[in-house]
Amino acid sequence: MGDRDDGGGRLSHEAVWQHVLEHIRRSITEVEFHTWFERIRPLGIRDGVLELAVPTSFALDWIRRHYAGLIQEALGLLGAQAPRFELRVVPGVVVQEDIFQAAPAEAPRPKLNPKYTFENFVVGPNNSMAHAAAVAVAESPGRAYNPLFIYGGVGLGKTHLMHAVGHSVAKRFPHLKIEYVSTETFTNELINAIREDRMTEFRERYRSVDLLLVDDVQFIAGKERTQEEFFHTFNALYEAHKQIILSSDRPPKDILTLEARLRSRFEWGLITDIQPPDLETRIAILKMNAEQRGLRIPEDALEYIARQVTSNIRELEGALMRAIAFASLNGVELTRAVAAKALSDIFAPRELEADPLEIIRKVADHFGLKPEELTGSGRKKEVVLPRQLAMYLVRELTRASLPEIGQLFGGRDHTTVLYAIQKVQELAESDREVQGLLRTLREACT
Ligand SMILES: Nc1ncnc2c1ncn2[C@@H]1O[C@H](COP(=O)(O)OP(=O)(O)OP(=O)(O)O)[C@@H](O)[C@H]1O
Repeated sequence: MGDRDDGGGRLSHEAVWQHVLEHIRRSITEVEFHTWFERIRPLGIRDGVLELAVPTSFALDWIRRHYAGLIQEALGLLGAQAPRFELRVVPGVVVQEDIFQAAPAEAPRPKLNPKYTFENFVVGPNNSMAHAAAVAVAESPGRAYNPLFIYGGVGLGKTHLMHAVGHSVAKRFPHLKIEYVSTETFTNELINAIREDRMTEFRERYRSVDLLLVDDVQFIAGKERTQEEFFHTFNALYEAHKQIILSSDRPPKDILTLEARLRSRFEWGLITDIQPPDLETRIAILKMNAEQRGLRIPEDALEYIARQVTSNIRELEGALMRAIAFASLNGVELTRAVAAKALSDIFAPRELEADPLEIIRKVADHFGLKPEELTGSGRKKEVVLPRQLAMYLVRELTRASLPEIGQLFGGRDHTTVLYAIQKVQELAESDREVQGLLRTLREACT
């Protein structure tokens, strides 16, 4: 990947830079970060050296003198052999929007994130209800379900779905007024409005919208004045048949110190949840992510990453970015082994704990065979595929080398093992039944 000049290469140096920025953001003050790092742009990676554009020679000098160690440290964390970077003055460098999307700004109003659309939302069994409800609301705001209350754990796509409704409504009904607000912002604005005697303006703002999206409404718990004000906003909108969507990390009944009248209103419409995604959905999310970045990453590498992060899609995407950055910086293709290396200091290599004999037993059990049949020399059709699957899983879930696997399977040659693994890989790419089979067996073996 490294310094290729195609879409993949271009985006992978951005992945490296994003990783560096995350590290730096944790290490310096917000003011420093904004002053010095917001306007740096990654240009590429050449021979393992990350090239960065800065806007002025003053910035170049300052960054070199004060932050070189920090940048190198971040690159080192990515496993760069000799962590190096170069600064170059490029006047008027343009900041990549997505790199700084998480940067805390001086409270500009949160806008809809352009990436959070229905098209970019992978639907799986964990979120299909919430997705369907969101689509219905987007098609006829104020009439399908009102309010729509979406709850679920951290990083599972609640905000994404809300914004998707916002985008869709904005496209279908351009005349409608849409407001997205976090409960925290709503509360802060309320406090300021009270302090500055601007309550009429505040009310007018929220009560004149057609679609109100309120994120993290659990934070309203215990805030009496905010609850009071929100109660009236809710009523005004609801009575005018305006759509309200609320997100929370828990259902209304579990939001303690929520006034009963507000809780019952939250329950008037539809309450729907988002659960953690299953493996297949996680892989699909990673695949979409990689495609959007113009990268082609082998399925088994994506699957490896998907198996490490099970309950937070934000972290799942972070793991993918880290793996992309690691591969790019070290000038290697992102294979499963490279992904494992990139993530090894974050995630304990869980799958390496499986016992090869246990895998053989589980696979044999699944097919109603004896373990000796899998390790034996029989070439009956009913045995061949299970044996190949077992070899594949031993390779994937343990540290065993090809010759060692050959030994386990009755002293076969390592090329036979390699053939079996490649065969399963091919089948898994084209045959959904084999994909399902592998998933089931994997679950059973780990
Ligand atoms: N089904 C999905 N398909 C594609 N991407 C998803 C999906 N679900 C979540 N994501 C992505 O995961 C990340 C986290 O999602 P989001 O911010 O919506 O989570 P959240 O539930 O609102 O989290 P929090 O509880 O922290 O507010 C985002 O980048 C989002 O695009």
